[in-house]
Amino acid sequence: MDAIDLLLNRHSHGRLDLPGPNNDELDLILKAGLRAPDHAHLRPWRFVIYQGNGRQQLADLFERAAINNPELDEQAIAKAPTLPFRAPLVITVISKVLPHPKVPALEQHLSAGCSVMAMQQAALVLGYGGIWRSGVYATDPQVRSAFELGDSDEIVGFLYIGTAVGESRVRPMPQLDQYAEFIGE
Ligand SMILES: Cc1cc2nc3c(=O)[nH]c(=O)nc-3n(C[C@H](O)[C@H](O)[C@H](O)COP(=O)(O)O)c2cc1C
Repeated sequence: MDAIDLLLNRHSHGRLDLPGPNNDELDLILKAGLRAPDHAHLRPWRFVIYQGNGRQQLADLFERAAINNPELDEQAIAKAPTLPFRAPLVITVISKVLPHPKVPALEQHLSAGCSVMAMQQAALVLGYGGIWRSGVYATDPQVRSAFELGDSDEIVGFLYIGTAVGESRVRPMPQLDQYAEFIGE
């Protein structure tokens, strides 16, 4: 796939199934994540990879979090442990913020966010689909505590990857002049 084609046609797949990436492909995907731009080389990234039966750990964590969340009803509690099984591979991407005089936490979260998109794009090139999700569990105190997050750390997302089911849909390109201002020639 041509690089510009990839950038202009990046898209997500919500419905994902087996097979997921093999070990060599997963290695490439994760290395693409490690190419995220990173101010002062802090490497503020942490990837926690759940695949196969490992997804049960994330399912159990989501379920415990749901049970302890007074805002969630029975339906949400029942759904919680099914979420990680929506794809053969789920990468939890965390921004692990390091104190730095020139690199505020925001920049470190952005760097981790870039790694998510890089990994999604690598998955696309390898023939897989992916979707970046957050949801209530990304900010849930119990989930944060299970990942031993510090006060400034964030779960920037859960990247689901697998074989796309159904047709892929690339959203229409937004109108450029609504988002871009051109100064000078
Ligand atoms: C930080 C972040 C969190 C997101 N969380 C969710 C989510 O929890 N559920 C969801 O369906 N889409 C979520 N999305 C949006 C999808 O990843 C996707 O971008 C969107 O469905 C548009 O589709 P497209 O990527 O094909 O343009 C999130 C996107 C970002 C950047």
